[in-house]
Formats: sequence, structure tokens, C-alpha cells
Amino acid sequence: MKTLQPRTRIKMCGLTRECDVDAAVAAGADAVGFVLYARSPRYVTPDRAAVLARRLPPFVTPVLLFVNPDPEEVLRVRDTITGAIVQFHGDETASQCVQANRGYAYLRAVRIRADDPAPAGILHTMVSEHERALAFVLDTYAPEYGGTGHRFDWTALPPLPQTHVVLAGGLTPANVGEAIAMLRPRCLSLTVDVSSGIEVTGHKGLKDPDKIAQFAAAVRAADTCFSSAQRESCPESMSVDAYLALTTAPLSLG
Ligand SMILES: O=C(O)c1ccccc1NCC(=O)[C@H](O)[C@H](O)COP(=O)(O)O
Repeated sequence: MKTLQPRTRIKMCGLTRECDVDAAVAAGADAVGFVLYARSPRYVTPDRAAVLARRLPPFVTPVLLFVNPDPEEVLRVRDTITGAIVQFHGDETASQCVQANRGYAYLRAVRIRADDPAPAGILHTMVSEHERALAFVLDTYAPEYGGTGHRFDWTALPPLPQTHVVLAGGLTPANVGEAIAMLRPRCLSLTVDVSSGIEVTGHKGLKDPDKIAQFAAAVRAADTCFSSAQRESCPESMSVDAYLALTTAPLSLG
């Protein structure tokens, strides 16, 4: 029986330099994020984001991260960067996201408090409100919105079999394998999103090429483990029919 073995995707966020974009691409990143939030230490101007995004080969997606932006700015920046996806990481409502992004699908951050024992409530609200969200970026709550290097309690997440999940917050080459083992079987798809964990220690916004390579290698290793464990311990692993039945079933947050 033909089985689906979806791999974990990789997003590297908060890039500010050409060399870091090149290192992320070389390591096999699927997406790279540019922070267009002026209060972030990783802020890049729209012009700079456009310059950096032009280095990307086809099929590596530029992500434009905004926090409570002026809607006009979102359109202006997005229209200058081919193929970009917008990520809303602030307090924007669903209608503000849709309006600012002219109806196109977007990434929606869900900021989960580190000590939240039951994030199902906030997830359920966000998933039901943001019908146009392509995926949900599950990140650790912080007053400064994101990029803190702190993780929340992944073990408290409910199964999300119909949601494309982007896991963020405190991921590193050392812990990303554990995150994948725990969450990949429970989501429709999993992307891991890292910023602090691939930075030069003490230098926000400057990435370390060795940590970039280590992070990507750790993701590949976890995927290999996951795939072989699935083959060995679960001969009835998900068939195409089962997968389609799951993805077309009504929303449930378990
Ligand atoms: O990176 C920032 O400075 C930032 C500022 C404001 C809102 C969001 C921000 N980053 C969000 C990201 O997408 C990060 O990749 C994500 O929060 C993970 O960050 P980290 O815990 O540092 O790996």
C-alpha cells in the first residue's frame, strides 16, 4: 500500500545578512523570515528585505513578518517581493489580516504562555477565527511578541490533525528532534521555525552558519528516525485514502 511520508519543513527567521540567507539556503531551509517590525533587534527595512529575498532560489519562500502593521505597508512590501507570504505576529484580528493581505492566505502566530497548561482554548479560537490562515505559528508568548528563544510546553498541545503547524519558540539543534518526534505525528504538517537557536551567542540578528547547518541536520535526522519508526512499528501507516479522509473531515481540536 502506498504511504505518505511528509517531511518536516524548516523556516529560519530573523535573517539580516546576505551570508545568513546563503547559509540557510545551503542547509536546505524551505522558508526564510524577515522581521519588518521596527522594535525588533532583527528588524530589516522593506528595501533590505527585498534585497535579501532576491538571493533566494525558486521554491524557497520569503516570509514577511509584521506586528500590528499599517495595512498599506503590508501591501506595499508584499508587492515588491515575489512569492512572499505574510506572517502576522501581533494582535491583528482575522479581518485585519484579511484586509491587510488583500484576501490572500497568511501565516498567523498564536502566542502561547510558557506556563499555559491547556493551550487548546486559544488554539481553538484562533483556528476558528482565522479561516484564511495557511498555517498557525505556535510561538511562546512574550510582551515583545517573539524571537525570545524561550519555549512553551509542547506536551500540552492538543492533537491538530487538520492544521498545518509551524512550531516556534526556543528551538535549537539540540531540542528540535524531540519536538519533531512529539508533534509531527499529531499535525497535518509540521514546520519548525528557529531564530535565536541559530544565532551567534549574544548577537540577535546575526546567524551562525555552523548552528544553521546543525539545526537542519537535526531535522533531517529526526525525520529519518520518524520515517523508519513509522515503517517498522506501524505497518498500517497512513494510506492515501486515510490521509484524505482525515484532511476532509470536520475540524476537531481533540
Ligand atoms: O524575531 C523577532 O525579533 C520577532 C519580533 C517580534 C515578533 C516576532 C519575532 N520573531 C518571530 C519568529 O518567527 C521567530 O522565528 C520565532 O518567534 C521563534 O523565535 P526564537 O524563539 O528566537 O527561535
